[in-house]
Amino acid sequence: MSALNEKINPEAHHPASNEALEPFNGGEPSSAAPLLLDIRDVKKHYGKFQALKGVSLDLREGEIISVLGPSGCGKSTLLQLVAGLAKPDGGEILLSGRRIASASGMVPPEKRGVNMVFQDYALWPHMSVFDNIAYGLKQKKMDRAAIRAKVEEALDLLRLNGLQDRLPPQLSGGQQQRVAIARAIVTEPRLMLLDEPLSNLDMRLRIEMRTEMAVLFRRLGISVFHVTHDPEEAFAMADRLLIMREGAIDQFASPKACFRRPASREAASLLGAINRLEGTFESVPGGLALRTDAGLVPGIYCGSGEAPQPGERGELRFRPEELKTEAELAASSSHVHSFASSNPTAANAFSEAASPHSSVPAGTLTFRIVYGTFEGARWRSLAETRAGDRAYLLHASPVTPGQEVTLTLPAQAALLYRA
Ligand SMILES: Nc1ncnc2c1ncn2[C@@H]1O[C@H](COP(=O)(O)OP(=O)(O)OP(=O)(O)O)[C@@H](O)[C@H]1O
Repeated sequence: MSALNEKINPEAHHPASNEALEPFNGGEPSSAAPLLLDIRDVKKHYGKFQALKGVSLDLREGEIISVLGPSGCGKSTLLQLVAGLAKPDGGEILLSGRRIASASGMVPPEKRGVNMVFQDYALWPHMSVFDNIAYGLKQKKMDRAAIRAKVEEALDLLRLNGLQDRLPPQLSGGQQQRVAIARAIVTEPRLMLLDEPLSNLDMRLRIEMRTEMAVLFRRLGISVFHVTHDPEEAFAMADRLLIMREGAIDQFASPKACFRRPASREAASLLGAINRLEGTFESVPGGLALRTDAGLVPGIYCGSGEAPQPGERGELRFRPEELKTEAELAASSSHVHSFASSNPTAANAFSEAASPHSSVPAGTLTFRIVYGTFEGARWRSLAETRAGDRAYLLHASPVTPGQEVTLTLPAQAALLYRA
């Protein structure tokens, strides 16, 4: 049995086959797994511009870390430093304890045991699917029979059987993406780097492929460092999320922790809390609230440092999906919002988050509808407060412009920050 096959045979390593699909220690990093990648205070300048301002993180064997952040925050730069495509000008990068990059030296990319899947797949257009996948094995001077066996196994694993003689331009985007993954896993790298691997696919394929990749990597026990700008892709894949902003780490924690308590206003907005209302902090029984134009909203302080004092200016961030009518609240005893119910990570995050805050009452917010659109299963509106601050809302029933709506926001979904 080959190494790849041995890894995916659940009975070989796992008493129950579905254990092989379990996330890395249920979404929390396991300090028991050996350290694979150790990035220490890494800095990178392009001319005078500092793209990375001292980034430190660790990745353990078998772990999937997704790097998430807005365009230009330094995600690809970080990946390129790990791949060996660029050199840091400060700090160091260690792989399995061996220094592979620092300002004073670099191990060349092909000697790192790291493979990368690029956004545009970077397949050789003149080579067949078989030869594309076999390329890395030929470089390793493996004998022909062993190469054939390994490539056939990878074709099987990635559901590419029958396509081995085609050239990449004769494949769909999804098939090309699978060839790129097959080519990357066939040499059994110590670490797999993925740079926006799904961004060229349409929405349906993206949803399918992110789940397929997560299942495949976990079954094979492959360690993955994955860059994306799509939070849903990161949630679907990651054991831990690394949220970056302006060349630095904003938050590094499990997807649940990041979703539940984004560490900054920017992280909140990146993770779907697109609505923003300013106000003044007040104390309420059991916690802290923000007095906004739309109403008094008890919530959770998610920023850094001590909780703000009453009278300080603050900002509320919330997801449109989390607002409920009285009737919806009554119908849902757990008060878990609709986005969470369609997203297991979010559902777990909120059911866990609900208990410590259940004594804090939900806030009530009043808006006037400006414009409403039908979205199939629900209606979305642009609405404003009396003072004209705008927010996006979701509704189970139709709304009309000019209509006043009063909605409640559970305290655990009201994310509070200093202004
Ligand atoms: N070769 C380069 N020369 C000069 N500036 C660069 C170079 N490569 C990247 N940058 C700048 O460094 C910053 C970080 O770039 P990087 O590509 O790492 O961002 P990113 O988070 O991956 O963005 P995106 O999601 O748009 O790909 C950006 O401001 C970018 O313009």
